[in-house]
Amino acid sequence: MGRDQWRAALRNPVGAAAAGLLVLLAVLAVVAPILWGDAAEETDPAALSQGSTSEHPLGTDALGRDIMLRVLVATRYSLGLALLATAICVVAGVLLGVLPAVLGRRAGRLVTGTVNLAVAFPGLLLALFFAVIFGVGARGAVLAIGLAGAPSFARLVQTNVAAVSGRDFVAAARLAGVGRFRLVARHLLPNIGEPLVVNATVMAGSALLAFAGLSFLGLGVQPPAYDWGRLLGEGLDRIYINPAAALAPGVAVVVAGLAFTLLGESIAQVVGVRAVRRRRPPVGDQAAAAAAAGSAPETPGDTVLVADDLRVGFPAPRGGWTYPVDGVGLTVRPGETVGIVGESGSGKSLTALAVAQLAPDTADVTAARLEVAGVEPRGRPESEVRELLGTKVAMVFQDPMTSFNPSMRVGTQLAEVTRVHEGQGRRAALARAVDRLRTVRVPAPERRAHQYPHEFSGGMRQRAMVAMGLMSTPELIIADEPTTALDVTVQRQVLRLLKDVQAETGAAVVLISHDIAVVAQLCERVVVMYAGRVVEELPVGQLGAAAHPYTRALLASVPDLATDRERPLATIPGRPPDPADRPEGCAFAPRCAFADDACRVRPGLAAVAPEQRAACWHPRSQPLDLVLDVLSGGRS
Ligand SMILES: Nc1ncnc2c1ncn2[C@@H]1O[C@H](COP(=O)(O)OP(=O)(O)OP(=O)(O)O)[C@@H](O)[C@H]1O
Repeated sequence: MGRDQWRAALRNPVGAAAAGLLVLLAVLAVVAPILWGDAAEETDPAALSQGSTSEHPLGTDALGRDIMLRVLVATRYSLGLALLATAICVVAGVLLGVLPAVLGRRAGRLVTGTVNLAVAFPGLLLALFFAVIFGVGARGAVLAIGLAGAPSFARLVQTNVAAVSGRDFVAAARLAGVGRFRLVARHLLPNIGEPLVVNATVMAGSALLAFAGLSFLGLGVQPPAYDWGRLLGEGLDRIYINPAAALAPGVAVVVAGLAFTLLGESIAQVVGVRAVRRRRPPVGDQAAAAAAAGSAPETPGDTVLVADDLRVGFPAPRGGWTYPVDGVGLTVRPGETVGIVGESGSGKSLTALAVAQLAPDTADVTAARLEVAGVEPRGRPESEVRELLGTKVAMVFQDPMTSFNPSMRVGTQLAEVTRVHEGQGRRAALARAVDRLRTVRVPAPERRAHQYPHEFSGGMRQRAMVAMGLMSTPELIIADEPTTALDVTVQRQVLRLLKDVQAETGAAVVLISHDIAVVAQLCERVVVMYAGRVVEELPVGQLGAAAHPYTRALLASVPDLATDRERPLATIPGRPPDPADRPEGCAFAPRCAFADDACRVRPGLAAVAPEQRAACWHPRSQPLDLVLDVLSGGRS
């Protein structure tokens, strides 16, 4: 939590009152045993079991000891034990919570299942079970309460880790080859700290109450030691004679418990605002259909990427599998810039993630052939793939805000790549980070390297993302919608930068975009995807001779200076099919003006012109009336 958030939590009247109370209790916990420890132990045979008097405002117990002093002195023991139990709960919960992220898939599921089972078990019964196992007394009670709370804390950690794991900066760190333990310590835990702090605070309040309960039942603190729960139990025996003897420790438990809980709630309110802003969405059966349609062409040996019949499937909610990427073939030669275009949901990002070995854990990725930067990743352990691909493939994600770890300085994040892969020292790695920031024309790179991602503008963050890719010497840069979140001017700058970087390093670039005009600005070749398949591929210069009706419709929907402003923009009627509900044959047929019975059979990619292939039974041959100015707008 940042200082501003603490301040905001304390500005809230409830938060301020709770914090004030906790400070008071902390002071009492320190000074009360010193000032009144001995006096609270003094027995007075002349004043046994007295009610309220001027000398003993809350009366005395059966041995004539002053109840008020005992309640004050018990603050230290009561709070100390509750905080100790909370610490045990948090440590055990965090360990159990991050284990699934560190262990393999099966062991991880076992841990998750065990935690879920323990969460379903009533907490009080679990505490009593542990109390019996660890024995009656303060130590047993601390362990019992701490361990009984651990499963729900672990569940919270697991949920938050799962949410953060899906974010781009974790994918970027994984791509950079960051090991599992480092990933957890540097990238996952710091980003789930806020809900953990909130819940630990609330947990402290609950632990205090649980402790009072166990001591009250005689399972907690044993005489001669005493805490509020024990005093409450003793006072309750004489509640009709001296109600204050039971009320005072009871009020102390409630007030302290409330103070912890309300402070936790106030922090949650402040933190919640950010949590909502940061949230991002996720999603998908069908069996293997024809394969040949998307296969990569016979490739010359000199390639940086070859994917043949690449499929990415997810278990479908109604059983079976859905394949959002269904037999894609893709070949990229060294130094080439290839654009992948298609409407949202056509499987562009999943194709890129599968190629970079970053597909979600739940995905089933298969291919007849897959080679990335000379590495055949299939059948190798993940750590080996990371090691091999870490420096050869760079990924520039769509949203530069989520692609950076918000709790790490930009320079440190960039430096991590070379520290992990080349074992460089901190200084040398940071110096390279500054150098790469300069390369991507981030102004004042020395100062900027020490800033956090939120201190960068959107365009600058995207440049820094490109710089991260350049920390090593990548052979392939995959840029997934790198300019979508940017305004047109900055968009152009980033595209130009990618082009410059490509010219300098000779890396091949795969640019993913839903905007065919953006692709035309940067790329030499365009691959058009529709409903998880490649429907056409052609050189940018031949876009005017696009053969597939879908490619032509995409081109027609690009506005240009000659577009009549009085008329609505051209759109493609209908919607792309759901991957789970893809029609037999040509998936575009329901939206195509040229569809006929032939289209009930799935067309394979076939050559329609030199270097141009289209998956269509009725390829168009008439040249398009394109204002290629727009398409070549940025190419100069
Ligand atoms: N983790 C997942 N589980 C199930 N289905 C998924 C998952 N990720 C993506 N999909 C599905 O895969 C399909 C293709 O998604 P993908 O993100 O590759 O599309 P895209 O073409 O990149 O679209 P956009 O331009 O909107 O990012 C979508 O229908 C999506 O619902």
